[in-house]
Amino acid sequence: MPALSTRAGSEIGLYELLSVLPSQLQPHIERADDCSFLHAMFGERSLHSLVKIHEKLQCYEDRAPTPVLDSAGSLAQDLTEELQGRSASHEMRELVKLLSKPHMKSLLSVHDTVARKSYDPELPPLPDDIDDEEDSVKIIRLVKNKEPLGATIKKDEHTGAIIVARIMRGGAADRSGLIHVGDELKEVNGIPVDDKKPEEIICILSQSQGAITFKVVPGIKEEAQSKEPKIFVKALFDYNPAEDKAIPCKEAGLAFTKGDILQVMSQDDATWWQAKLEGDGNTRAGLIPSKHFQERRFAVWRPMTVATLQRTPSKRFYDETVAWVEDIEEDAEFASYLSGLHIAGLRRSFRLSRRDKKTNKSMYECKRNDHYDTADVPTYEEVTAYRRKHGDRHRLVLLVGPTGVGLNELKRKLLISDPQHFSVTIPHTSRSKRHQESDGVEYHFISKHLFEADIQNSKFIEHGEYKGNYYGTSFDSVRSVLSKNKVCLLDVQPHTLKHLRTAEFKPYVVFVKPPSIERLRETRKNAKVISSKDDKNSSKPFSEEDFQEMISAAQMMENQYGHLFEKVIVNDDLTIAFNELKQALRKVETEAQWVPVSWTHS
Ligand SMILES: Nc1ncnc2c1ncn2[C@@H]1O[C@H](COP(=O)(O)OP(=O)(O)OP(=O)(O)O)[C@@H](O)[C@H]1O
Repeated sequence: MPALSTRAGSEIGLYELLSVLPSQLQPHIERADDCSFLHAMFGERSLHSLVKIHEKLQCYEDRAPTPVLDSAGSLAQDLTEELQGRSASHEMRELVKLLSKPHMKSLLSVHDTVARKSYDPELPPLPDDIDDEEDSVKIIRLVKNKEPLGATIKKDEHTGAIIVARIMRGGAADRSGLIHVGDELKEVNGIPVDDKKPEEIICILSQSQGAITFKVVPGIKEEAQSKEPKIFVKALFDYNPAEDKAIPCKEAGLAFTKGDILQVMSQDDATWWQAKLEGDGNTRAGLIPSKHFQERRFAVWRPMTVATLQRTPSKRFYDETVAWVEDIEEDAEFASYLSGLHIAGLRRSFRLSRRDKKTNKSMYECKRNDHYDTADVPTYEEVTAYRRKHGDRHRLVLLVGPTGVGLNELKRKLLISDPQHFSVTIPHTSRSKRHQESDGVEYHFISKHLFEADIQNSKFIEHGEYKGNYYGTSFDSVRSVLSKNKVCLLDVQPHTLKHLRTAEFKPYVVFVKPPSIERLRETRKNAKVISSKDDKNSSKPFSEEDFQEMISAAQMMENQYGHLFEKVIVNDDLTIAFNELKQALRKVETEAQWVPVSWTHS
């Protein structure tokens, strides 16, 4: 077989191109089936003959010959008749024989058609007595390969007719443009389907290969040719159609996991949308439960889930019994790493210890309705691609994770790595200023009265009380960091996320997760955790109970707030976790991200 490159210098004919195509395409074809299909198609004799004719005709293209006459066929006929009556020479007899050959007659007929430029087929005239009531029937021929047709059918409950229920966007049926929702299926490959159940028809279809002929009565309402919609949603739950009893056709379903971006192709059906996975090469849409339908299902499932969670022992202490811990010792330790940098926002004050259930009781305020809101049913969130423009404020970086997992450590490493770029907030307190402290450096010192007024006015993201004094992180302290064109790092309790997920802050939420308990034991051998047990907030080595609580609290957070996390980092090896975080934050600044649509509306 000639290779394309061996004919350098001369023009490569279409015919030769055809013969080398299969071998040239081979490296790009994965499936053996596709490969043999291409070989068969390009090797087809009639195709080669056509190409040969095409090549020959091309020689005449430049000369643009015009037909001498457009009735060569009848001229040949007349000539034959005239010559037949005579006692003719050998040459004449040969000419008569030649002109009588069917191939010659066909050739001359084609010549005349081309010369007359009358290419449209002649249709028989419409009969005068057409019954307006009679259904017009369409015969459709589709060539089916291994790909499913991308259509579902149902039996009309009243008429018993088999109706096309849905056409999957981008599927074979959709691409053909010939079958529409509402069409009534009469026959498949000559087999009448009126008396068949949809499952039986599906069986006939799945067993058919190659050309399939459908006889359909077009639906009254032609499906509106809508343009491909550009609605993108972020999936806030995992979905597996194989496990969904409600889906009308499991094979047509699209599986996805929490955080996947889906392009919704059709919302015509109130219960089952059609969607594609963004970035996936597949052009065919699959069925996914609609937002409304999924919300209704979650509403039924939720009470059971919550009941299960509440039986989990550590749940009682999660979010509720949290304590304010002000750790001077730790501040001093951080200061030695960060000389010249004021790092009040780094103190453990906002990472609220949940270890000592006796002493933690009264310390931290969080409104009951700030807990996981059972009305917020995580299904889909409409998103759009957002890229931070030069000069725009940075996205707020929120770190979430169970106590002791290493949020501070990661925050501290980021600050050290680039103190000009990263920063933390300065908290407020109502306690009196110590002599070595300055207002607006370690804390913003305000009166108890003002603090209470600010609480009333919802100025705080989080606030708590410790030894009769208030402490809190205000929204304005975040604004202050962002206005300096710095990346603000903030670790928060996950229930505050919903107050921070605004167009103003466009938060990027990183969940820091503990590794397995075995790895915690290994990696945290020399680590210290703050204990509020004796009310002195001293550091102590991690206990087995600390590890277990860390893991179960992480699990709880992921279950309840996982849909809000944009990045999950397992803090196993600290250096690896830090590099992963740094890389993720770099991407946030330089690459487009999917964010809720509402964040980009001005
Ligand atoms: N990957 C790691 N390997 C070993 N030690 C770690 C790792 N990550 C954090 N640590 C250590 O674990 C201890 C607790 O970390 P850190 O204070 O950062 O946790 P935290 O999430 O801020 O906890 P809290 O909310 O209780 O303040 C520290 O001594 C820290 O150095």
